[in-house]
Amino acid sequence: MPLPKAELHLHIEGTLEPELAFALAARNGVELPYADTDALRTAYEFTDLQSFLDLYYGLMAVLRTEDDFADLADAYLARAAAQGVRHAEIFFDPQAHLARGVAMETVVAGLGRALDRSEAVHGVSTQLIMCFLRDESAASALETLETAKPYLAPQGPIVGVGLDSAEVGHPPAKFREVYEAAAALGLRRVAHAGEEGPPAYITEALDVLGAERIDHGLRCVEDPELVARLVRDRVPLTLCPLSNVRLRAVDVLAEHPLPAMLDAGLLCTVNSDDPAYFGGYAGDNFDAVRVALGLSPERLRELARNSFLAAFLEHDEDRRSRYLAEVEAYEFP
Ligand code: HPA
Ligand SMILES: [Zn+2]
Repeated sequence: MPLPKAELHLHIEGTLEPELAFALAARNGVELPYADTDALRTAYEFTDLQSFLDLYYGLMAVLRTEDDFADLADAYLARAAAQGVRHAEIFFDPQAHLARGVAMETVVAGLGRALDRSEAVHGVSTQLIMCFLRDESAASALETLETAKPYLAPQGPIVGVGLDSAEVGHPPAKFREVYEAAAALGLRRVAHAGEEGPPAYITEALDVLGAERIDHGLRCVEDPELVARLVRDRVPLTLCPLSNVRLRAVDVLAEHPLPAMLDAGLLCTVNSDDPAYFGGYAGDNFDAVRVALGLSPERLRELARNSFLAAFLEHDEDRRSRYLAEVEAYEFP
């Protein structure tokens, strides 16, 4: 039995496995510029975030109908459950679909269908977080929030907003207004920061956007004052170790700063980001850091505990307590 954990940094579009991409392409009459799944996999030679994003946005062309989004989410939830994920807070990129003529209703209804039955079918509780593309305009983000209004919690599945895509040159402050509007609507706030961008972007995400968790946040280690603040305020970081290797944020996994970050007292979590592209789901990321960094069972338990402490479960503290009890009771093989 795998260690129970929450997944807090997962882009649903990044769970599109080559086999499903080809199946959906056939179903929708979409031509892919790859001969087969092997040819597609060999294209996964990323040199940085942008080279990944180019392929990732291109492959989304196969996602067209409500069924496509339901099948995508269902496949992810099955894989996540098999790796011990008990709770998932799932990102999606509405602008990437709206720009292709796919309606918000199609995306959210499809994802929502899979999420609604996830607990019964997979034993995984879920929430949805809508990310704004930071290389698009602030006006576009505001328009997207407006379009999403019928789908926001409590009547809909969207509980929060996030910020993703090309980081450098798009500092968080660009999105001050839309984050203020999101807060006024009662939405939770997270933001990618400090993946490729400088530590100052992390500070700005906290100060200007009111981010409650930082996605990645890896480069905080370059700023001791920022680390002290993140420790003091218990700001969760959603780290994605296999992603960091594939996008060259770190050279090799054995040099990942995760152990030092835990030693410093940071509230680190381990997540998969875009598992179909980066070589593994949540449990694979845990296994990879255990092997490469020699993490002890108690360190792994700390990471699992952190994932539930950092989850947006304030509306259901009984559930959080049950999950935390599962972590404490877990017996490592
Ligand atoms: O790791 C990421 N960083 C920024 N944007 C993204 N969109 C999907 N994955 C990522
Ligand atoms: Zn991400």
